[in-house]
Formats: sequence, structure tokens, C-alpha cells
Amino acid sequence: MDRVEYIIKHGIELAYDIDADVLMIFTETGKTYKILKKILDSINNKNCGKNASFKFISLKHFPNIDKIKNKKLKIIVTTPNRDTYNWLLNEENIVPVFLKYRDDDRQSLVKHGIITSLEKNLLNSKDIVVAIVGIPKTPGGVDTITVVEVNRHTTSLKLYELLKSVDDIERKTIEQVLNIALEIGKEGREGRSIGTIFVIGDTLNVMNQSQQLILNPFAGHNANIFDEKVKGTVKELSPIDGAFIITEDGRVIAAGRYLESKADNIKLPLGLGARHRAAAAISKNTNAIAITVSESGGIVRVFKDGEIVFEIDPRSKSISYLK
Ligand SMILES: Nc1ncnc2c1ncn2[C@@H]1O[C@H](COP(=O)(O)OP(=O)(O)OP(=O)(O)O)[C@@H](O)[C@H]1O
Ligand SMILES: [Mn+2]
Repeated sequence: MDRVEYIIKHGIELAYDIDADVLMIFTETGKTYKILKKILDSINNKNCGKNASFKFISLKHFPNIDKIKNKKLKIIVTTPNRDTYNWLLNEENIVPVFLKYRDDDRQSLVKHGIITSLEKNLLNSKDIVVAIVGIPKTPGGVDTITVVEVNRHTTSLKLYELLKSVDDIERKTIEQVLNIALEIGKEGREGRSIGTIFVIGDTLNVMNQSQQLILNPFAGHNANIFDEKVKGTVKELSPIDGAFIITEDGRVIAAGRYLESKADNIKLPLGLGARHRAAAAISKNTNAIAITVSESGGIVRVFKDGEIVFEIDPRSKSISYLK
């Protein structure tokens, strides 16, 4: 019996032991699911012991076998592979879920699975999920069991809908800028709280609805937000007045830019001032999204179509949101 089988077996047992509502597995080729299926078949037809289809399973492996047999556990099998998904559609007693893109790390993958299942009403906010996951894009690389409280993710539903609505390149840019904003919100600069605005996408319109407050430090540079040196420069410049203007594919076009979009009929929670109104207005009057860091408290907010679609206090979370 190999390590993956043990992990899946313990994932099943954990789901029953903590009385979880859902067991969620992630598979590329379907291999992980096939192992799960063999274990569950062995349990369900109690075919344990000498002639078990799954040699290592015996009743002693599942002391609470009756609890397992009597409890209905929803099994969600997620995959980004269209062929695997089509094959899973014919499988019984599981709920297949197609993931529109591949994540780069386990945590994002689990979040992605939870959010997609929430969007399809396969989960509700009170559910407890046991997720069995491995290194993304590595078939058979199962190495992690994690317990997820769905209610911790419902606030990010709108952000995921936004991430799903843009192409891969823009999604990676938004995630990169969001993580920089979270770092600024959390660390500030030289011990001081820093506020700033990032405007991503629809750059021509954004430039037409804004003007330089200072000479543009990025003029004539081919600066890309994924370049560590550019990221450092952006953080160094974050205390200056004005906004950073970034293209869908991550090129930093300007800093110190004053946004002049009409802010009439923008409705924002009380206490949010000119920075947040400007961000809401530009996101309403162009196709851009805006990300703000508040100088008073570090809260990071994402604006789309004039509304806040996501906000997070980076100081309250030990990890950056999207990784
Ligand atoms: N239209 C704008 N375009 C770009 N930057 C702006 C604009 N309006 C305000 N700012 C920036 O926001 C800064 C803070 O303004 P203000 O305090 O009114 O915003 P706020 O929404 O309360 O933000 P914070 O929570 O960071 O205080 C200003 O000093 C300026 O740098
Ligand atoms: Mn303010």
C-alpha cells in the first residue's frame, strides 16, 4: 500500500471522525479518485479482510465502520481536466466539479474548490469540509489533508467571481497587485501606515480620466509588476500622493496619478474618504478594477463597477490572502 492510499484513507476517517459534511478531493487524471472509490467500495460492501478488493483494509482499520456506513458524506471531486470531468459525470455517489483554471499552490487550489462549489450551491456556509489535496499540476502528488470551515470563504465569493471573469493574464496581475497591497497594508513603510491606490486594466481610459501630480517615475521604463525590483520600487513609492496605473498584463505605466473620474452616485460606507471614492469612481467609469490600501488601518479593498467586491484586514491574517 503506498503513502497516497494511506493519506486518502485517513482523510475519509477524519471526515467521519469530525462529522464533516463534505469530503473534497482534487484530481487531474482521476487516479486519486479511483483510490478513494476502491476504499469506499471496500467499506460499503464491508468486503474487508482476506478477500477485500483493498487488501489493507480490515475492520480494525475502521473501528467506527458503522458510523461510516450510516453517515451520508457528500463527496465532491474537483478537476481542471475536461476529459476527467466528463468521465466523472458518469460516476455514482459523487459530485464532480470542473475548475476553470489551475492554481499554483495547495491553499489557492482548496480555496478555488470551495468557492466554485459555493457558487454551484453544493456547499453552504455552515459546512465543514475535509479536503485531500496535493501539489498542483503533479498527478498523484497527494500529500495534504486540510479541514476547511466554509464560512471563512463566503466573503471572497465576489472576488473569485471577478477573478473568474478575467483572462488568466489579468487574473495573475490582480493576484500579484493584491498581494503587494496586502504587504503594504500589513507592513506600512518605515513604521508608518501607508495608503495608496492601484488601478488595473482599461489603461487608456484610466489615463484619460486622470493626470500626473508629480513627474511620472515610470515614464520610459518597461516596468513589470512581476519583477521583484519593480515590486520594491512600487512599495518604496507607495507613500506618495496618487495612484499606480497598471495594465492587464502587469506593466506599471504611472505612479503619482490623480484620478478625476466623476464620483456622483457612488455609495460607500461612511468613513471612507477621497481615496476610496476615487477608486470606486474609476472602477465605475472604466473597465478597470481598483485596489486601495487605507492609511488608517491598512484595510485592503477591491473595487469593480463602483462597488467594493472584497475587503480584508491584512493585519488580522497571518498569511497573504491569495497564496
Ligand atoms: N482622486 C484621487 N486620486 C488619487 N489619489 C487620491 C485621490 N483622492 C485622494 N487620494 C489620495 O488619498 C489620500 C488620502 O485621502 P483621504 O484621507 O481623503 O482618503 P481616504 O479614503 O480617507 O483614505 P485613507 O483611509 O487612506 O485615509 C490623499 O492624500 C491622496 O494621496
Ligand atoms: Mn482618510
